[in-house]
Amino acid sequence: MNYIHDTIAHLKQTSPAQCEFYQAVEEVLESLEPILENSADYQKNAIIQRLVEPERQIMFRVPWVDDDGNIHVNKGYRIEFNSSLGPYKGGLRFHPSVNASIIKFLGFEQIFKNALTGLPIGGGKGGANFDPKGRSDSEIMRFCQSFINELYRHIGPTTDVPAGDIGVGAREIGYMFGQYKRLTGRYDGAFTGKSLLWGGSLARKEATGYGAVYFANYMLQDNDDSLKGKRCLVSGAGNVAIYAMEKLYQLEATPITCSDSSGTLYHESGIDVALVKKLKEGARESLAVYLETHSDAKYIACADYPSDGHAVWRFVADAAFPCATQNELTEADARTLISNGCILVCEGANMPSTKEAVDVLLAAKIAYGPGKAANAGGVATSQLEMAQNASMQMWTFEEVDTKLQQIMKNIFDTASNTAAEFDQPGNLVLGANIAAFRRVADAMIEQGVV
Ligand SMILES: NC(=O)C1=CN([C@@H]2O[C@H](COP(=O)(O)OP(=O)(O)OC[C@H]3O[C@@H](n4cnc5c(N)ncnc54)[C@H](O)[C@@H]3O)[C@@H](O)[C@H]2O)C=CC1
Ligand SMILES: O=C(O)CCC(=O)C(=O)O
Repeated sequence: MNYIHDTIAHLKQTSPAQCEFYQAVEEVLESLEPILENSADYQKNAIIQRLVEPERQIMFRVPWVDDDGNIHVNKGYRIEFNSSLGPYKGGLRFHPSVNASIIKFLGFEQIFKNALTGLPIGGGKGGANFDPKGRSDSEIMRFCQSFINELYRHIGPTTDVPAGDIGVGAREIGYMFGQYKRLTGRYDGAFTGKSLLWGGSLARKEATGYGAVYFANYMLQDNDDSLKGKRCLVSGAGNVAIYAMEKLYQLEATPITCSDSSGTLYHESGIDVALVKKLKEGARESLAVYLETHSDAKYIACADYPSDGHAVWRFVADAAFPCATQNELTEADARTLISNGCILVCEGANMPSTKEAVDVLLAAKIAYGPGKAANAGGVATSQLEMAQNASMQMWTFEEVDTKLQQIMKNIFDTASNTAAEFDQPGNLVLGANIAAFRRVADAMIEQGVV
């Protein structure tokens, strides 16, 4: 275990104050113990030391003008973490909490997630500490254009292909692509998550949420069970949460909660997903407005959350789908879920469970699908979008969805078989980390010290 301590100590010295990044690295390194112990090759090639240092970190100024003529300056980032398996691939996050630590943890996770898909994509991530909340369409457009005024020179269909994440959806991708096209004179697949009118893929919008629910069902089927009839807790009310809830209904399960940054919605008879979609994808309103249509639902404002966790996880249910943000499910939440009889936690978000929560879930031996495996359907479908762009084709929704289901099944089987190979059956954290690491590390060795 010395290498974990040494690596984290080195990171603390060379990349100070990046606690989310250390958390992501530590989780992966802990899983790798059984494989690193027996491989002189990985040690001789300094794979860990090379893996934790991004190939390139781009940080830049994003100046923009608001509707009243005031000038603002934000920080922009793109971390090109690892290209051993293909062009850097990963989303852009616009949220006031964005900093180097957040983007590095996301980029690091993306390396392994992308490896698990079995597709030729490397890992990267980017974003800005910009708060889109309350901004007009014109302000969003000017911000996106300014962001691309710098980023355009670093991206392209065979180098680095950004997509959406928190605060970045089809509207923002449209404005960024428009500016990329204007600056480069190229009409190519430098972004995914594009509009269906001009190069997007059917089922990309749905893919992360649908994929996480497929993954959950594969976990349950492995125990001769399924999602049918299960009551489910979902957090978030954005892209991932909405399509996770939609797929849960299609598989005859019932989502009874969702949440946004102001509070948690609980609807005993089941969340009205069409209404949430209308509120969030259309008018961009608070979930509190839901009560105007459904007076039997409850809305718990953030100020009334338990001090040691999140309101969502305190409701009694069979399964939990964290789909909002990192570290949103605490140790206390994990304990509550288990004592309330929850048998499955499947992560739509990236690193939504704290390290202590993960330890509780693994110790309880419930079905636990870590984010880098369970939410890989989004980036996998982005790669399908790249394949369609490169071949100038557009596949049907059914074709893309069938491929997505197959990819999620392969990821589940790979993680599950690898966990069994290392004598920890059911531990998908260990299985996913080792399987992904082997693919990336072996590619790095074959490509030499670069
Ligand atoms: N969009 C995608 O294809 C993928 C997204 N993810 C992850 O899924 C999660 C959700 O992303 P999206 O649904 O795309 O974003 P989104 O912007 O569409 O929705 C995010 C949701 O989470 C809530 N949220 C965000 N930050 C919060 C905070 N600090 N506290 C409480 N609530 C907060 C927002 O209110 C919103 O309801 C993120 O962790 C993201 O990294 C993972 C894989 C792919
Ligand atoms: O579709 C993509 O390229 C990015 C998806 C993403 O950001 C993620 O998997 O966290």
